[in-house]
Amino acid sequence: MREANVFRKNRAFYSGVILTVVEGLLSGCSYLSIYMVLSGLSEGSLSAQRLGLLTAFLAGIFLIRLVIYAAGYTQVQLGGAAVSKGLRLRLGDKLKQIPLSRFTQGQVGEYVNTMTSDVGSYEKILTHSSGNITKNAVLAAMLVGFVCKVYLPAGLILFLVVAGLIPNLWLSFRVVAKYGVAKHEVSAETVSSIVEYIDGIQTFRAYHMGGVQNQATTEAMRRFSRVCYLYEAKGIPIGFGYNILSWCSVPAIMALAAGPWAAGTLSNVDYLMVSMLPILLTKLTTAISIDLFEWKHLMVSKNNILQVMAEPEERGSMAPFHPAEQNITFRSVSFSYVPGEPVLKELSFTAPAGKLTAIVGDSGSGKSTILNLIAKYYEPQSGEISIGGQSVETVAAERVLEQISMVDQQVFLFDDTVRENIRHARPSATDREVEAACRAAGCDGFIQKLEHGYDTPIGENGAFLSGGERQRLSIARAILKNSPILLLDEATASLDIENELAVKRAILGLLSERKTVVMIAHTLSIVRNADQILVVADGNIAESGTHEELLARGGKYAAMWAAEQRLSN
Ligand SMILES: Nc1ncnc2c1ncn2[C@@H]1O[C@H](COP(=O)(O)OP(=O)(O)OP(=O)(O)O)[C@@H](O)[C@H]1O
Repeated sequence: MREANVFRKNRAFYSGVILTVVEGLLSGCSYLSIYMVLSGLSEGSLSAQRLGLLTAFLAGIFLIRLVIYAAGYTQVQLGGAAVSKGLRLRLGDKLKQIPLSRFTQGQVGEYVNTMTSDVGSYEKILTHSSGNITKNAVLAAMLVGFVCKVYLPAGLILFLVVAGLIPNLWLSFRVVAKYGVAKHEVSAETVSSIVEYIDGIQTFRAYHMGGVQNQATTEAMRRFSRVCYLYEAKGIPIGFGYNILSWCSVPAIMALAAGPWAAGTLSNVDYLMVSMLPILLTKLTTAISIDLFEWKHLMVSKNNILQVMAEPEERGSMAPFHPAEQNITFRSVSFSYVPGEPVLKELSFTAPAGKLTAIVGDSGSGKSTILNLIAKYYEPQSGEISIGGQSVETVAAERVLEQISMVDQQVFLFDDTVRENIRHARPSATDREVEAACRAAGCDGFIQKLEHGYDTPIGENGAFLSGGERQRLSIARAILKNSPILLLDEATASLDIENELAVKRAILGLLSERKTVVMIAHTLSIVRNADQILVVADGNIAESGTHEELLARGGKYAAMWAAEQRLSN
């Protein structure tokens, strides 16, 4: 993605900067009129009428500046906010294209940091620093030019003060390069740690690991405060040193200009001006150096945004993908999340179209991984996955997912009403269709009992609902989406008996639709009637067949079945 596209400024922003510069120029005119008043007073040529005119001019300039300042400030704020909104939307789109395998705990912190803090910092450059730097630079140039005209040696000293900004900034930028980048990295770690802390707040509380006892979060914050301290401690002396040197220009010019003043070649007013204006210039250059220091730091944020934008995207064609048949085939598929730790090893099977294939196996044997690969959440390292005989390797994940409804253990619900949460599955669905899907999923009953029925907000990630209710809502979504392939992770183990039965009933309703279903079963009773049962062990298919065939075989499945029967009796 080209930088120009991502950071493109808008007209509001540019007009705001121009207005800020105009306001700066006008403030220079105020000093000019004061100079004229002082000259008139000193030469005795100032009439009451001229004084009135100059005062009116000063007041007029002040009012115009006020209006221009307000307009410029508003425009810059609006322009900057629009640019950062665009940036966040672009980043949001980009995140959708990044392979899921990139979303590790640490990386999530980086992304959160970029979407919030980096974009916020970049917005700050636009809304605060850019206008101020331009305005102060223009004012400083006017001021040096004016002093040069009045008394050239003083002007040259002021020119040196401005030139002193170069080594000052060079040193400051070195600090930013070293500590600013480190600050960003530690900040991302801190965000990750805080996200983890908030996500796991229940567990932390249960094990009394909150507050300072949470080592990881506390350590991350300690590192962050240390790097912030170093950043300021190394940066401040540079600015402070420059400040002292630039302030030295004031007595130096006073001493230098004293000679020509005593000789009568420099008027009283000119002496006053060349002695006072350096004070103003020093303030301007200090402001410029602080803003540029910030600017450079905020460029670190800009680089981080560009880095996210440059991340490799998922491969695959966005051309429509409508295989005639919906059978799913794995051919010698190998996959590992972590290099060198294979989860699936040359695994092969076919889930026939319109049939129910159940996957069973020990915890951690790779069942969910199989579903994740079908949905293209991850790409296999070798082998081929095909749907209807067509390899999905060259098809975009979005296109593959159009063919799939997925009900997995981690139900994600938006902070919205029940109705809108279901409708996400098919945005064009009518209210009636949403409600029909909920009836089929067995959740109509509890929804009707909510305060506003289908229009009840369910809180962040459905926090106001029970585990079983959340599961049934996700089944309703799958019913509404009505895709030809259904991937199902039966997760009833953690539910109470009533919810478990309700979810199982909803699942059986889904299965009756005779789609191509691949279902992970944690309880074997639910898959007795599956057309095919795959037993996954050690990254491969250890056994496959119908319930009866596998029992007759007397292998792993038969042992699992016997164990479950013992438990339920
Ligand atoms: N995102 C991940 N990063 C690294 N390793 C992972 C990741 N997800 C799963 N694993 C590992 O891959 C292996 C298979 O995990 P998977 O979730 O597929 O097992 P499963 O059979 O579905 O387990 P369960 O029945 O407990 O849900 C496990 O060893 C697990 O620790």
